[in-house]
Amino acid sequence: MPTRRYDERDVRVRPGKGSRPRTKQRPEHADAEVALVTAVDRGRYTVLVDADGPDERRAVAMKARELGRERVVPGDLVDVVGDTSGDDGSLARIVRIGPRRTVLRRTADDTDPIERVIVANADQLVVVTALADPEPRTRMIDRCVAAAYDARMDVLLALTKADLADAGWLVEMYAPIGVRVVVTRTDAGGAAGTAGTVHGLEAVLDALDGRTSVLVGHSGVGKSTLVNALVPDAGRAIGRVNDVTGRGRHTSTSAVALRVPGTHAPTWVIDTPGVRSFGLAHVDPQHLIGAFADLAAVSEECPRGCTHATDSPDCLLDTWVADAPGATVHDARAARVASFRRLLASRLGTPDGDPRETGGPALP
Ligand SMILES: Nc1nc2c(ncn2[C@@H]2O[C@H](COP(=O)(O)OP(=O)(O)OP(=O)(O)O)[C@@H](O)[C@H]2O)c(=O)[nH]1
Ligand SMILES: [Zn+2]
Repeated sequence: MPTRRYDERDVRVRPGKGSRPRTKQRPEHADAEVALVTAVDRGRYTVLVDADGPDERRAVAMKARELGRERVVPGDLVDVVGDTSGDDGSLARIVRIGPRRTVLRRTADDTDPIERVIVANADQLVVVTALADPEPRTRMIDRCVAAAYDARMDVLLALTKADLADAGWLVEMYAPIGVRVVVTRTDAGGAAGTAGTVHGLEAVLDALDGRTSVLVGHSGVGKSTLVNALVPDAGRAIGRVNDVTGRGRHTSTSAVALRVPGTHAPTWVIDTPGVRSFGLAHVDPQHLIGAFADLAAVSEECPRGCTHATDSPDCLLDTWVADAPGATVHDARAARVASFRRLLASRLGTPDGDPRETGGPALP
């Protein structure tokens, strides 16, 4: 994993809404309970009150008027009041959004000025990619890595369908930038989406254990197969949400948090059916290099305004590679700089990729 350097932008992001001056409502809500938001659908929030605690219960909540237009997203820890029993027909009220450790944002495309928070408090972005059928798209993976690193999240590359093609070249491509890779395959001829037939699941569980991970992936890559294997009752958990909202699974495009059983510490995956790629308009190239501690240190003495891109004059990243002691270090440094510049290019819109991947569908 790259050692991340935190800068003033993290400071702005991390305290989230909790850093605002407390309002006068606070004493009124002294009895509030903390709940984890697991799903959001048309103004109704599914929350888990006392999540992972002895009194855990699922409840439905609405946003209190005092929160105004502030978005509440899956992964948020919120304060709820009112009827938090979770009984049929009960409705709680969300009165506060807790401080957010991380914020995964997305813009609809690279020119979209509106950025939306899609998930809060996740530690890791899991990019699910098939090794074949459909072919891997490294540009899409790069965009996900850029979005995750900007959010100060780790990246796990989950390569599926290893029965169809080799994973080696992708492991080589992503290892230099601190991306952990796991490889899975189902039994040839196994029934589609059948839980328990996924090989390599232990490594996936190990990488998820104790963390909150957001899963993204294009249609057909085997994401549902993976989620169903990790969370055997995923369908039921999602069904519960829809009983409440009356909305069918196929039309649901918002993220859903699911608890993963069989791990050592509380483990969550947040599935994002509607998010297949990331617009990166909100990603600041100078912030992106902060995810690469070694490169960030080298670049501190770069000429003013240096973008550190491939063609930047006198960029010290080039000097660092050229001055490497010996061929092995040289190659390692060159690979790392090249990988960073690839991510940077995905942000700067360097036209070397598939235009269909610049954005993805608009969020609801
Ligand atoms: N050969 C092979 N096929 C797989 C593997 N994993 C999943 N599949 C198949 O790939 C197809 C797509 O899998 P899904 O899990 O539905 O993919 P998804 O990413 O959820 O796709 P959407 O449902 O369209 O979002 C199904 O026919 C699966 O049976 C694998 O490891 N090897
Ligand atoms: Zn530079």
